[in-house]
Amino acid sequence: MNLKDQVVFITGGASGLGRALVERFVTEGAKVGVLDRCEKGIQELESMHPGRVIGVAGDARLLADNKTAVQRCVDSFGKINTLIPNVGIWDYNTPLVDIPDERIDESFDEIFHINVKSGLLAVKAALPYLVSSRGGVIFTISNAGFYPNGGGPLYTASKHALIGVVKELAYELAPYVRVNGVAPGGMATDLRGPQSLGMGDRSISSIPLSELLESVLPIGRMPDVREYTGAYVFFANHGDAAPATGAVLNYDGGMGVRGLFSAVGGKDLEEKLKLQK
Ligand SMILES: NC(=O)c1ccc[n+]([C@@H]2O[C@H](COP(=O)([O-])OP(=O)(O)OC[C@H]3O[C@@H](n4cnc5c(N)ncnc54)[C@H](O)[C@@H]3O)[C@@H](O)[C@H]2O)c1
Repeated sequence: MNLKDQVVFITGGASGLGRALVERFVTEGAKVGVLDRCEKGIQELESMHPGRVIGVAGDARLLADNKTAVQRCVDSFGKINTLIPNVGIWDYNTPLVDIPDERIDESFDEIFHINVKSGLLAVKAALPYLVSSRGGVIFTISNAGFYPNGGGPLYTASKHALIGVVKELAYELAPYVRVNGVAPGGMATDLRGPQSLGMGDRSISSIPLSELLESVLPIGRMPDVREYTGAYVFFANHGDAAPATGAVLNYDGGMGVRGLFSAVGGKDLEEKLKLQK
């Protein structure tokens, strides 16, 4: 229980990574506020963790909804130590050439609104409380914040933009608030696509992601969503992570260290070291 007496506020906490983060922070002893557009998910979380999780069903794209949810969290738990802007949608790797002319404005705006602007709005809403608590912000980024082909140009640009947001806010909010990011890789969640490209009901769970990642990741498998949560606990722990601000942790199974000819360089290590039984 590293985070006893801490309060964490998470956007997109009703599903996928956000939901795993809610569960993990509760296990770590924290109290958790959530903003998510899924009312059913919010109700489930509140009834599973009475007095430990409270939420507001609302749209992370609106400053007013961010403010309402932040206020509910502070009214219930008295403060916010860590903010995690986590909502996001994916573009299903749609290349520029395949985005119809009449959809490009709308799809760019939709992805940037949800993936980038909502993060700024969450910080704006929580800022007085974060400064008061000398707290921190942890953005959910993606391998697409560093490398191509984890999305199309809209998603990749939005996640690169978030890295800029981390750096700028780490500067602007210093010395009171630390601002960092975690860049997870692929995981089996319910990640949706843009409505403007007709992908609002498409879920990443419809893709055989686990099989696809097995051969391309140096760690040799797709991590379970819960395995990503430890990085957030690290950054939220103001004792252990006190020097960290403006940092983004690559937490993607090793995408940046894949070899040219095979993803994994050490397959025969046990044999060479005579470690096999
Ligand atoms: N799934 C992956 O492979 C993967 C990989 C790298 C990064 N990510 C990032 O992880 C984050 C979480 O995504 P996930 O994979 O857990 O997806 P998810 O769809 O399972 O969870 C996202 C949550 O955000 C909520 N949400 C979306 N738009 C919202 C809005 N406008 N207002 C309020 N709530 C909204 C959804 O209701 C949902 O509960 C995203 O930022 C995503 O880009 C995902």
